[in-house]
Amino acid sequence: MENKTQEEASTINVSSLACIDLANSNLHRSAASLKQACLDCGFFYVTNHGISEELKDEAFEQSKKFFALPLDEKMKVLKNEKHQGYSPVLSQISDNQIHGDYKESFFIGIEGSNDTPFCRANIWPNPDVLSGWQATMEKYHQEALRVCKAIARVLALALNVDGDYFDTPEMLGNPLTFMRLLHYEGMSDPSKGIYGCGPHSDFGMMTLLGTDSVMGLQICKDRDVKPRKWEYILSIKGAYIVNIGDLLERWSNGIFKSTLHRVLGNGQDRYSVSLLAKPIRVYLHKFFRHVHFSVRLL
Ligand SMILES: O=C(O)CCC(=O)C(=O)O
Ligand SMILES: [Fe+2]
Repeated sequence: MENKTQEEASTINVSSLACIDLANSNLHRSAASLKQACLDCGFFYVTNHGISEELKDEAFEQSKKFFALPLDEKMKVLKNEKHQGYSPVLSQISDNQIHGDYKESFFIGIEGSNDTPFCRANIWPNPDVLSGWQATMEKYHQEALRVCKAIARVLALALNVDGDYFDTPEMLGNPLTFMRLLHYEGMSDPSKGIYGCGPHSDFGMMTLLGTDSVMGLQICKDRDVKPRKWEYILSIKGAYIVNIGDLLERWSNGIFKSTLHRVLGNGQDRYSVSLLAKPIRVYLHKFFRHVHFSVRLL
């Protein structure tokens, strides 16, 4: 649990992040900005990603419709042992937290056979209750993954490896993905350990995050400085927020940052949709052989 300091109570700090334009033809300039963002905090915006506002709005509308259903209807799609499906408020708790998160979520994984770790048929709400829901989410998932792969091409250049390095089936060609619809509610109080989402870093390679305009997401650039200094990340219309996960931090020998972040509820409902992408297995040695040396020279 963290102590609320005077500073935290009275100041709203907003982080200014780099913005990577995915339509920029000067890939090397984009790679240089991305590299700087990854060295600094591992959070950045992407624009010109090709996901239409209509599709994003549709995914958010469908997500709101799901969370607005009566609890007994949502409990019909309660998460399975692979965590696909619905998780109610307070059911998720990060390390070192006393209370669960004041959020409910719906997790859509990658479709696959039951014997593949993490992969099995997804759970979907009843189409008679929410028509078109599955089709919207599948379309959004596909588009969000396409954007992650486009970012990975710039990331490869930032790491001094071939641009298509992450395209192979063992990297992001045939990835594991974790798409989560999130709904936050209530008022957080960090001094009491009450959060929309407790402090954590993401475990994957990268996370593509779409949020509504309600403030809530904060990052802490240096987890070792006490008291911790938190900065809000604002949502920008037309842009997605992207953050680097623990896997990439490990791969880069700690040089690229997987930064601690959390969500504070301010009493308003807040919705977001995230897609975390990672290779199915971790090819640490293979990666190190190519990348370790060039990253150390940064
Ligand atoms: O909803 C947000 O703004 C952040 C969500 C998040 O950090 C996560 O899903 O890992
Ligand atoms: Fe996260």
